[in-house]
Amino acid sequence: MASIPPSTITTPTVLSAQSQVCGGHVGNGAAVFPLQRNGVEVISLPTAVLSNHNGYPNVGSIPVNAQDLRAVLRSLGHNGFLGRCDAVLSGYLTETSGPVVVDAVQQIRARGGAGHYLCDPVMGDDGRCYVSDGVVQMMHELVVPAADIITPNLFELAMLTDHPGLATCPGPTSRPGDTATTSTRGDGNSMPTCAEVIAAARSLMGSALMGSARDDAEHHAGTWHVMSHTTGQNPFRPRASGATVAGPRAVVVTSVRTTDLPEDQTHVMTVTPNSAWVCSTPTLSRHFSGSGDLFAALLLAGLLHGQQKNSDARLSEAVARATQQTWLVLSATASDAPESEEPGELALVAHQDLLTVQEGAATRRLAQ
Ligand SMILES: Nc1ncnc2c1ncn2[C@@H]1O[C@H](COP(=O)(O)OP(=O)(O)O)[C@@H](O)[C@H]1O
Ligand SMILES: Cc1ncc(COP(=O)(O)O)c(C=O)c1O
Repeated sequence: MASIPPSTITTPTVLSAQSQVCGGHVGNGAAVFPLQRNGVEVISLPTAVLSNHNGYPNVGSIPVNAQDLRAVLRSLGHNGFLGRCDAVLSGYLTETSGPVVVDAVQQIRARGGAGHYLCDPVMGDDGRCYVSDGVVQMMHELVVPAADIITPNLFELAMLTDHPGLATCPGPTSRPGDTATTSTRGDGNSMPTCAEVIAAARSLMGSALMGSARDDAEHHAGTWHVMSHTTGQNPFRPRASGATVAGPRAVVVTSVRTTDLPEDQTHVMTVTPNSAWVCSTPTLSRHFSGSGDLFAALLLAGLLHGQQKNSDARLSEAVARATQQTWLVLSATASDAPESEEPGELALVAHQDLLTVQEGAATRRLAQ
């Protein structure tokens, strides 16, 4: 089979490594279609294969092992797919799939691809941890340090940082597919201040924080500008071959609750080495599995298509838009079946027009 010729069109390509469900919309089932609907080509890599999300009474699964995943990636590499990747998106990872995905990021970077990596460190929510100790450790030591941007919810940020003021995680309870139990230490109800969330997010930034002056506007502006396929030139400063970035350059914290933000709204806080913003929407009374996966996919699409030259402006615009689009889809889904007791699925197909709305939710710059 012939390799794919280099792209001459402005459609960016993303490798999306997430769980795959046969029915419903979590993991790649919540990310692939929204990416495609926003003009992004997707190579989807299953980190787990399940019948449906873990809110249902029955969950069937097909095992995914590291050897097969590596073989799939090898073939994708040989056939030219990986060489076209502008970014990698990851969601639910296992101890098996995590190292393979990080290797793929490094390979894409080493091949001269942009290799930007947005990681949603899926580990738990609301005081419940649903991955093993090994996954928590892997996220902490391997995956998050390799990412450019991460999108933890507040509980996951607490798990990654153990920062004073944030609720902490007790360790493993169960995996997706099992019923998660409530943690004994973090109750999901203790609330930090905005300053504590910002400090926790920055504690993950490592060398990105140290190098913030050097790395600022223009380099970051280039970071998400997909020009390489159209001009044949790489506008980004190249990374050292195989190098691991010691910490993300931006942390986008979802479902933030703090003592100093309005209680009746849902907040997304974006933290970079130099700035912090909060973006707020009304809180809906229903929860839908896959909301975080949808948000991360829409954020990545917004970053890849962003036109702002300044990196902070591009990030805040993409976050505001993704927050708005996610809220519109959740709200429309809730209106379809307001009283439903069923686990529920995001109505991505029925409300696909909302996935491309161009407005943004109200954004406020924080003092820090
Ligand atoms: N009940 C809700 N009301 C309003 N917005 C919501 C609600 N649930 C999720 N969202 C939106 O989706 C984003 C991601 O959802 P979240 O539950 O934090 O992700 P995860 O699934 O990773 O825990 C939130 O920051 C918020 O913008
Ligand atoms: C199998 C499975 N179930 C449920 C979820 C939960 O999604 P969320 O955290 O968005 O509710 C995920 C997330 O990837 C998943 O892979």
